[in-house]
Amino acid sequence: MHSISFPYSNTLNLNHIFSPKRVAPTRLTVRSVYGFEPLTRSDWQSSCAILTSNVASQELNDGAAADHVPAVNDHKNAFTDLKLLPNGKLTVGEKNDKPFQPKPLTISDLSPAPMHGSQLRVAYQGVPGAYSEAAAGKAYPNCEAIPCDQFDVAFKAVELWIADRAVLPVENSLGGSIHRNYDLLLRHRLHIVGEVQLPVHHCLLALPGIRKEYLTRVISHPQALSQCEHTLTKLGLNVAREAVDDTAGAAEFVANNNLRDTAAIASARAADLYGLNVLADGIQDDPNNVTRFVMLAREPIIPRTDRPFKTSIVFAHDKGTSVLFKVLSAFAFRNISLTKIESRPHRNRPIRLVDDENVGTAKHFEYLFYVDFEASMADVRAQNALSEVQEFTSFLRVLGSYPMDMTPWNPSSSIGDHH
Ligand SMILES: O=C(O)C(=O)C[C@]1(C(=O)O)C=C[C@@H](O)C=C1
Repeated sequence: MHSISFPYSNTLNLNHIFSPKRVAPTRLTVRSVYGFEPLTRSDWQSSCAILTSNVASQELNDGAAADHVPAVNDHKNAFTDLKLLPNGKLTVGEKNDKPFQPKPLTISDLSPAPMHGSQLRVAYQGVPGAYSEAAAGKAYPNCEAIPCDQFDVAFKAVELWIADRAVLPVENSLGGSIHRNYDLLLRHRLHIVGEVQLPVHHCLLALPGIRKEYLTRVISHPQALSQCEHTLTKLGLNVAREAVDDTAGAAEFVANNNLRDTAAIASARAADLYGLNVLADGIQDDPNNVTRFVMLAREPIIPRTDRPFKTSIVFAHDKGTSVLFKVLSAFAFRNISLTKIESRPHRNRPIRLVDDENVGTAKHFEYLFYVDFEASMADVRAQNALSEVQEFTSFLRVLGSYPMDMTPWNPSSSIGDHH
């Protein structure tokens, strides 16, 4: 499967964020956004908000790990080059423009619950009609959704105050984890402040007058292709399947290029927006197809105990035996349920070599583990569990403690639904 690239007209992209007008573009420097020094035990007794901001400031000052993870630290330059239009769209300023000033925090920045959604600027990846746009609308009703061409542009848009929040997919019930966003959560300093689950109802879209028999190709986001894999085969569409950046972008591409041999998998809203016909409706392999998105902000929220909360952490384990078992038992012994565990390659230390004189050198792969558990950081059980986890880990970071999405399950309420 290969990727088709095509220009987005109204989406934020890296060129918008980092001035393309410089004659010799300065390359961004590499800087660590996370350290490997665990905090002291007493720090873990305080709230998630305090914890996470401690970590952030420690990381900011931690030059020692500077070559660990590439991230943007050229914010000052970016600020002076940016100009924000009133509609929230980004444009590139001239050198002598007034420098872009970050806004001071307001109370709504600290309380990112949906009721504060009015005209919040929310970055998402894709173009209008993408499921991520719908997720942004579900998370923050009445928000101004800002399309971005890549996930890391959405992260940067929030970091640079171009957007107030980002809403990004992390996992799908059929396709599994969206690994890129797990990796980006570590490279950036944003906090998870909420989650939203969106039933995803896919349609097969083509130009008006086109029938299934004419098709030689189906294009969509790789997750959408994998969510519809079996249904496409059942429909007799054993044609080329090609990945593009997002579902609605695929629909726009078919429409803009008048492609008579190509269909897109996208939402019914994308069909309306880009003037395509729905050839088949509900083509996801499971009717209960759902994608989980996280809401990201510059500041964490204050964790509470008066409603169900989830906490997301990431850790790297130290040497020793049964470390993962010990870490996970810290939650089990306190009756804290884990809802998700994900491992990703530890890019800064991908391999551990263990020499054995007689046999040779064993190579172990090193991992970062992402765990979600059902407790608030305001809950003493979670604080104690993390104190214990810290003893077995070389690195631990709380990505966020946030209200669980408790909306009643109703798959047919998806924005992708054609009816
Ligand atoms: O392409 C889109 O419409 C998206 O919003 C992205 C995305 C994803 O990354 O998983 C979101 C929901 C669906 O699972 C399919 C694609």
